[in-house]
Amino acid sequence: MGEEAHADQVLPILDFSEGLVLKKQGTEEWKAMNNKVREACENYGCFLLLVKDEIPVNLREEMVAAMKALFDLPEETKQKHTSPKPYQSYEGKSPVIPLNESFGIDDACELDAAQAFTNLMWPQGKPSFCEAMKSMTSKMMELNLIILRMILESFGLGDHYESHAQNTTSAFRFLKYKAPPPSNINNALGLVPHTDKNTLTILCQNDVQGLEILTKQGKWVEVMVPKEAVMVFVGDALKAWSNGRLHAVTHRVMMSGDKERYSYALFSLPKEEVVIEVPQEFIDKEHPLLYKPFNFAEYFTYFTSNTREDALELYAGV
Ligand SMILES: O=C(O)CCC(=O)C(=O)O
Ligand SMILES: [Fe+2]
Repeated sequence: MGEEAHADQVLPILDFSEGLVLKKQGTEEWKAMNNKVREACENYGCFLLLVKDEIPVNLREEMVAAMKALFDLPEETKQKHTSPKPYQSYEGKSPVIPLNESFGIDDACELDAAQAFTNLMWPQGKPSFCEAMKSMTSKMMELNLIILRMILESFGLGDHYESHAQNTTSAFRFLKYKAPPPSNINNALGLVPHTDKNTLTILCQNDVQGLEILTKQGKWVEVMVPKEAVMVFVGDALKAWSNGRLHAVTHRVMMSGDKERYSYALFSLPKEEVVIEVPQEFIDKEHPLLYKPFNFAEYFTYFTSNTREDALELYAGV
């Protein structure tokens, strides 16, 4: 593996077990956890989170079974899922990442989003898929907002939470990665290196590993995601709002072995009209302003037109 290493030695694994997060807000235990979450986001831009109480294992299993049925649909059915917005259609067979197929779904937590998507894919109905998607997206969104609240409280900016939450919408993505061909059985590119552009991402996967992160020291490391854990990523929108205090980590997927990887992600992001502006509390002598106020939707359009990895600095850097 040369320069690469396993990230499980370095990446924090946090545990919200026994309903810590839901039941103990405001306690010393809750405050200590907030600090751990913030520190992980500052130092790594991501962390592993054990969620056996928040997202039951049987729901995760149902979700993967539902996704297998989705990706097994005929190509012409999958291609019915289209959108003028980038990353919101069915995509597959890209020459750059031929192992990858994905579906993006806008406003995934709206009441009828799961129903509308299910109806498009299975006009005759598929209640098991619809139910799994509905409960999973709402649990992932709830978790996403809890983590946002924890980060804000840890910075002493808890009073910003309500307006953040009101200004937040979501997108969802289903991803499948085929096993690499025998000619390229080790380390075939599954997903290109990128930072997430949104606020916070919660990523779940089946038991096929492949996720890698680029550390601040410039080393690619594999992340071994435990069965009951999800990955949490800071995106560009939150990095910018925090005046660069939080890190948005570059990550990619590399496929090896003979099994298919399934993953799904819930992205929280600012609503279309929202302008991201660094709060005064983040600006001082040691932390001069790094980002001009910018509209998130315009930034996203800018990124999709050039896909440069330094898009945030180019677009909004002071
Ligand atoms: O499939 C994965 O594990 C990574 C997905 C991802 O990084 C993304 O969709 O932004
Ligand atoms: Fe990502």
